Amino acid sequence: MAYLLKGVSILGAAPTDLAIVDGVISDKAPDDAQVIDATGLVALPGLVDVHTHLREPGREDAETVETGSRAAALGGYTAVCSMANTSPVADTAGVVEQVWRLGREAGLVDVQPIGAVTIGLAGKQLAELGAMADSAANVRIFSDDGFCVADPRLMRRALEYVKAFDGVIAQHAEEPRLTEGAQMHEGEVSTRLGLTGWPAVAEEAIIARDVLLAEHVGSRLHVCHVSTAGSVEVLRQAKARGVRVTAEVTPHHLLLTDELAAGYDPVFKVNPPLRTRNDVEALRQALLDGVIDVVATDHAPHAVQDKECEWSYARPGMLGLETALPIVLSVFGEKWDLIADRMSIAPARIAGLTGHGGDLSAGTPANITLVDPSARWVVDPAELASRSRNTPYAGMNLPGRIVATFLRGEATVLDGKAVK
Ligand SMILES: NC(=O)N[C@@H](CC(=O)O)C(=O)O
Ligand SMILES: [Zn+2]
Ligand SMILES: [Zn+2]
Repeated sequence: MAYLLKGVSILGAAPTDLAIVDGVISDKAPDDAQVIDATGLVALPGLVDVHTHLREPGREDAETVETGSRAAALGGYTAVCSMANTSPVADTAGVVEQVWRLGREAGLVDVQPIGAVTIGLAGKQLAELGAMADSAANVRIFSDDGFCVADPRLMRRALEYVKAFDGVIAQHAEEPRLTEGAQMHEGEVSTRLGLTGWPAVAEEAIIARDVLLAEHVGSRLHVCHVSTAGSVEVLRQAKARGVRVTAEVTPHHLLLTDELAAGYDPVFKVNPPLRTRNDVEALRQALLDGVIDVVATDHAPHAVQDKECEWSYARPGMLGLETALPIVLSVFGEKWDLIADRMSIAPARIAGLTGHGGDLSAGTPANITLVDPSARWVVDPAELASRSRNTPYAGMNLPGRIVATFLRGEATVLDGKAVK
């Protein structure tokens, strides 16, 4: 199927026509192309998420590769990197290939598996990184996300190992000895509520250590879900010294604060925890400056029984795929070049996903997101495509509707609805 997007604004530029033919962007559409009136709509390179939890294998009651892929497509994504904390853990070539195949079968986004750094995420022995890299899944990002690779010697070995194939270690920066029993950000609010705190320094200390390790061995480090002003300063200094480090921030850390814990609604429980207004401001500035490279969702679906319970028993994590672009739009406004870079171009580069994060010029793969920036919508958890309901944005009125998403020229979303 060929498409002609009539009157579309590419990254906010003056309206033009954009044709999609045989999976690539073209100057000219054939006569039988399906015409889409794109007046007032903005085309972006398909969004890329370097941090998604799809829960399959093991917790298909919370999300599957297919339901998560559909949520991603509806959120404007054409590629997602799936985290390794499944059951079994994605720590072998067999498991990463299984996830990769399920993604291909669903056919809604490119699912790029992330491999575990250590066997069973236990932090004791390196997993078979080379075999995962050589597998059909072609793994390049490795992470024990959910847990920190706390042992500095193991972290050093992992960084050294992936250097051979230009891999990257994505660290969940949390010094476990400083967060034992932690329930929320350590600060005024935690003191008032009587909940055990997760101090900012638990994140900052690991990032400081890891940038030094990455510098020492000359390897690539990626820092997951940066959440504090202090972390931004550590990253700023490391980047100024030329350390090969990249970093992500989540939409929720760009918008929400620890005050939300006051209602004890576990939908706001997440790791790292929601921080203070000062941290939120520093994260926004860091994304603008480029000290933080990308927005990543950390889409973390959880079943009802794991979320709708007492705060201290609830699992940390919140949905993100279907609301990420609207949240970023509401925080930064229509800064399309910034949005395209931080949500598509830079994430595709970090993940090594050639074919994504393009410039929408003729001849490039037609991975495209079509957004209506003027349409507003109210988040209704029941209407989300994710199998889980744990969105922190329920009832919020957000700008920006994803009208269509194209994966290599095939529509995965049309008229705001998933095609399959
Ligand atoms: N972010 C979270 O609070 N939870 C994530 C794990 C993680 O990203 O650390 C999950 O898998 O549920
Ligand atoms: Zn994490
Ligand atoms: Zn995560």
